[in-house]
Amino acid sequence: MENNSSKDHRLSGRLYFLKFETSKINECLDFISSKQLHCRGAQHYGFPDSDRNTIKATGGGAFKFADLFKEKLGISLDKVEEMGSLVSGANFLLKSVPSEAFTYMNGQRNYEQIDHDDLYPYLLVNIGSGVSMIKVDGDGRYERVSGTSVGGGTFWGLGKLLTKCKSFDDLLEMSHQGNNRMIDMLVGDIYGGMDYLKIGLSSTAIASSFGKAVSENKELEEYKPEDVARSLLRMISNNIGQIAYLNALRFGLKKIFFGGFFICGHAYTMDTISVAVDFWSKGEAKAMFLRHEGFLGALGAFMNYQLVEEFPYPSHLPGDDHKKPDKNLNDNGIIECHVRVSN
Ligand SMILES: Nc1ncnc2c1ncn2[C@@H]1O[C@H](COP(=O)(O)OP(=O)(O)OP(=O)(O)O)[C@@H](O)[C@H]1O
Ligand SMILES: CC(C)(CO)[C@@H](O)C(=O)NCCC(=O)O
Repeated sequence: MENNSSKDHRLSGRLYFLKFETSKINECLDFISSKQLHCRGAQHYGFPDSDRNTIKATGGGAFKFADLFKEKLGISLDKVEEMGSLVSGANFLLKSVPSEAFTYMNGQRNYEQIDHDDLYPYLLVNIGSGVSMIKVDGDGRYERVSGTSVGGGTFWGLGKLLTKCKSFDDLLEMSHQGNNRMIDMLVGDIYGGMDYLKIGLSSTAIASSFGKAVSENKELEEYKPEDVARSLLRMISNNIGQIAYLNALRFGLKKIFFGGFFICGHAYTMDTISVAVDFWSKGEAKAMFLRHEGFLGALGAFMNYQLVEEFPYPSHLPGDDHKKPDKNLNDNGIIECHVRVSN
């Protein structure tokens, strides 16, 4: 965080977010080292000596890479619990960052005005490698109510094996070009082109993901990788949307916020999740997405410093038309921020 603060540890500046794949951890360490990021912050603001060589970190990486950080950069990772960090990060974004949450339907983002008095309870669905579903009742009040191992890692892992793609972005791009009907079995394939309206299924609904591969007697190479990628993305997004909705129903939650890097602003992923929630809830619940979806844990760990106040910009800006993000925010993940830190 850049600083233009006075002595009482009032920090103003920008939060910048960067991501590195786990396999590129050394690139991450080199980056921190080249920018001397580990030498800023606590050192300058009169923090106790014990805090000077410590940074907050969360998730599995805070455990897995603790020794590496110590060895390469000489800093200790102060581990902040993962679910609590996700919740603090989400609460911060929802309460303090204007135009953070949006619904996605028919290719369009509609930014939501979040009413602070009516935020809780909500379901937070974090789609990383695996998926955690957390019922949030307030600041620091939450329970992880469900999860599924069929998540972003499943999409990336199966996609890599089935399409031989080299990067996650290639896989996503492929899914964008593909047609899932080439490999998914639709209701119409089973019912001779007819809808099955008595149970609410149109002929174009997926009856069985990847089901066509059973009867077609084709080898994997005979399917277009784009179509495989599309079916895979739809299968996983649909499944997560459905489990999320069932958990929302279980606890009577009307709002479901989706975060985690799996989404990474990808239109088709958000569309599929939105349609799944809409379909299963018969329009009762809505899927909402977050502009800083992949950084909830990091933000929450940052909040774990003794921040006594945070107020990026007023949430209710006059003239905000709820369709566009606020002009003070740009889409590369920077948040303008003022915080007061106590030590
Ligand atoms: N450029 C990318 N490279 C690799 N994966 C990406 C990329 N962009 C998005 N993803 C998706 O993000 C997922 C990882 O998300 P994230 O970093 O939020 O989770 P994680 O912290 O590794 O997992 P967990 O929350 O289960 O601990 C990958 O499995 C993949 O589906
Ligand atoms: C194990 C974690 C919490 C690590 O972030 C995540 O990958 C996850 O929620 N996986 C799903 C595990 C399950 O609930 O089946």
